[in-house]
Amino acid sequence: MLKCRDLRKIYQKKCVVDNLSFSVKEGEVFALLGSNGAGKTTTIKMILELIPKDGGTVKRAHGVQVGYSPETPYFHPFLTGREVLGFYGGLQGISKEDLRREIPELLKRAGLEESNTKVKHYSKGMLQRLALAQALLGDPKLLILDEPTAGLDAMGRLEMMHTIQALKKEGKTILINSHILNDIERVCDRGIIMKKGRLIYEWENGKSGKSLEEIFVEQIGGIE
Ligand SMILES: Nc1ncnc2c1ncn2[C@@H]1O[C@H](COP(=O)(O)OP(=O)(O)OP(=O)(O)O)[C@@H](O)[C@H]1O
Repeated sequence: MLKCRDLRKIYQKKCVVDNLSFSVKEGEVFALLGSNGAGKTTTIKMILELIPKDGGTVKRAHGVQVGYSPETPYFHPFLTGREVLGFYGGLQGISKEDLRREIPELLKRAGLEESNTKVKHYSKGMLQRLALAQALLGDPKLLILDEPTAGLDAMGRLEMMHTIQALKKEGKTILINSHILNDIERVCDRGIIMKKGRLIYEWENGKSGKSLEEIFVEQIGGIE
């Protein structure tokens, strides 16, 4: 579904993503792991072509659309969730007719269907759920979720994890970047641990007898 080969990014002469290669198979939930500054968000931005690469290739399966939920979602504060989805759907070129069908479904899935509240009054949980709904516009096969549980309380995180599990069951392929190893272990099939831009460990859920946290600490050498 997604193949990254020898990805490289240099910022101010510093190599922040260094010859990074990994593949995500169809139907998988795949994790990008690593300490702060390891290069995860930069990798995601290169996959999405939001920033230029300094080397390497990104290949997506033919015709596959991508939905993206950013690390810190920002929407126009004076719009309601419904209006935000209408705006982004329009930017994507989705027809008005399709949006009339899609938006209520997405709002329902995000638990925001009753809400005429403007985004400026949204809680963090509501914002993250709206960001996911936005990523699902147009029913993309591949989802890239950058820290989808950032700032959420325990219930919010649980709900987000259930949603991700449901999306996997529906056949979505999901690339997820998160620091919350328990969450990752709950929903992800495989992943990679990055350190200083490099791949240092390929993780497969349940393969070794160790928890992801144990593996992470072993590999990273404690939280940096
Ligand atoms: N626009 C930029 N200009 C210069 N340096 C940058 C830029 N964006 C990121 N970096 C640097 O690149 C490195 C990797 O950053 P990145 O945001 O990809 O890490 P991350 O693994 O996503 O971290 P976090 O978990 O904290 O979000 C860091 O050292 C960061 O300071």
